[in-house]
Amino acid sequence: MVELSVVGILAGLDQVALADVERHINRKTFSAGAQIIEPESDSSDVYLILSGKVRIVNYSLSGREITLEEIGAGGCVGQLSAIDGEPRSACVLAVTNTDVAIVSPANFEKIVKNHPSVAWSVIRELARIVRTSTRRIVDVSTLGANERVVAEILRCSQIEIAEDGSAMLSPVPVHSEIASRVSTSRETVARVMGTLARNGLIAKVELGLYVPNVQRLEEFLSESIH
Ligand SMILES: Nc1ncnc2c1ncn2[C@@H]1O[C@@H]2COP(=O)(O)O[C@H]2[C@H]1O
Repeated sequence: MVELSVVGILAGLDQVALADVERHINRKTFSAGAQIIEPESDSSDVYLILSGKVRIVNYSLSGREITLEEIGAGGCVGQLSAIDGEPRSACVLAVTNTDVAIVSPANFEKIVKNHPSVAWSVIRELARIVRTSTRRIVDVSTLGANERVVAEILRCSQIEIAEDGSAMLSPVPVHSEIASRVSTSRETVARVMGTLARNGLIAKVELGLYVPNVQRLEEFLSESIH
C-alpha cells in the first residue's frame, strides 16, 4: 500500500498526523482512461494521487480537448471545488492506472485547518496553478500555433536538459497530446515537428525525441517570433 507521505501537500506531517489523515480518506484505484472528476457531478472530493498519472482537461466550444496539465504521483486535484464550493473547473482523467486517496471537502477543511504546513502547501500549489495558467494565457494570446508547438517542445526539453545542452524526451511526445496542450491541431504539430527535424533541431531516435541543442531550439523560437 502506497504511503500517504508521497503526497506533496502532506510532506510536512509527522507519523501521528499522517495516521490521523489516513483515518479520513478512502483509497480507490481508477483504470487508465477512467474519468476521476466529472464537471457535471455535485461531488467536491479532493483526490490525492498516490501512484499513476492524471490529465486535467477542458473542452473548447467546438469540442476540442485542451490539456491544462498532467499530474503524477504526489499531486492533488479537486481542491478548487473543495475550497470555494463552486462547480468543478475541469475534467480529470486517469492516464494510467491511478491509485488515489479521496478526501471529503469537510475532512479536507479539517486537515488544512489543523495543519498549517498543509495549508501553506495548498496555497503554494494554487500559486503554481496561477503562474502556469498565466503563462498559457500569454502564449495563446501572443504566439501563433506554430510557435506554441515549438515553445511546448522547448519547455519539455528544458525539464530534461543534460549537461551537454541536449535533451531526450522519452517516450516521443504524441502529436495529439502536444496539440491538446497548446490548443492546436495534430496536423499543425506534425508539420512543425517536420520543420524542426529538417532543420536538425529534433530527431526521432530509439530512446525518444532527441533535441541535440536546447539553446538552438530557443534561438529558433525567438527568431520565428521576431
Ligand atoms: N489550470 C489548471 N492547472 C492545474 N490544475 C487545474 C487547473 N484547472 C483545474 N485544475 C484542477 O482540476 C480540478 C477540477 O476540479 P476542481 O475545480 O475541484 O479542482 C481542479 C484542480 O485541481
